[in-house]
Amino acid sequence: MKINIAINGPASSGKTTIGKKLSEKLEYQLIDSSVFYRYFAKKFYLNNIIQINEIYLFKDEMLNNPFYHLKEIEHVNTQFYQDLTISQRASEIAKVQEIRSIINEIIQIITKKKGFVVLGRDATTKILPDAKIKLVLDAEIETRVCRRVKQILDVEREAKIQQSSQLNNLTELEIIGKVLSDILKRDFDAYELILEAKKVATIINTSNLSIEQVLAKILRHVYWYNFSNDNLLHVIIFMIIFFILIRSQPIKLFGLFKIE
Ligand SMILES: Nc1ncnc2c1ncn2[C@@H]1O[C@H](COP(=O)(O)OP(=O)(O)O)[C@@H](O)[C@H]1O
Ligand SMILES: Nc1ccn([C@H]2C[C@H](O)[C@@H](COP(=O)(O)OP(=O)(O)O)O2)c(=O)n1
Repeated sequence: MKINIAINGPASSGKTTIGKKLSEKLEYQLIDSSVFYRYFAKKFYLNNIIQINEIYLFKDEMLNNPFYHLKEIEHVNTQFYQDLTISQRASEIAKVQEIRSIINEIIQIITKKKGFVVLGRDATTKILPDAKIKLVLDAEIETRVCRRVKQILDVEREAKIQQSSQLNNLTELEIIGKVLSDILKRDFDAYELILEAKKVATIINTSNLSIEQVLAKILRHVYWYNFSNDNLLHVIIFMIIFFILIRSQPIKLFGLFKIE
């Protein structure tokens, strides 16, 4: 039986990486709520004004054809992932409660059918408080900074080969400084949401775990949930029959003990 899985966590704790692998393994659909914020920042933030009416129209359209729009949103995000202006606008948009509610409602409606992995700062608390599995991925700030720096340097190495480098004159130390201040700012913005999430979800500290180990841990949660859920009825029926039998006639079990 398919369920929904909600994953929170601070920046660079591994949500996107683990979310992708988990959804592929379980053949679930992945929804990352942050892509909505960036998409809205790209499409509905014109001349420094958030086009709220357009957002409502988009919501109706999206609910008519959710999977088409999810693909479009992901496509736009892949194009503008590195765009700093879009990121800044996304974090402004994320402060508007009305927009947060719209995004949460869209995701809640789409995920009613189950079989989704949902990522985001309020995935376990506001978006899917009833998800059968709720997780917070966490890691110390040093670990998260190292991961993000490594990620940027890997992308940069690739870009240099294609001569499209964006960080031409930055030293490694400057990159570390930028990443650290970005992560501190994100931690500050998400502080309350992550704190709330930690109260309702299972926390997995990924600092000393590889990506494969984190994935294996989560899969154990999912298999155990499915096992206990699928077999609970069988165990109850077995116990009832067992007690009826031992009450109605004396039986000897494997010669180990006798009940009369
Ligand atoms: N457990 C882990 N061990 C090592 N590196 C990791 C781990 N989890 C994620 N990463 C790496 O950290 C970086 C940031 O992960 P990402 O999934 O983008 O985080 P988030 O979505 O939470 O911001 C990526 O380069 C990813 O490969
Ligand atoms: N559930 C969510 C998801 C994203 N956001 C905001 C936070 C960021 O400004 C943008 C972009 O998300 P991004 O994945 O880059 O942010 P974090 O990894 O959560 O720091 O969206 C949010 O406020 N709530």
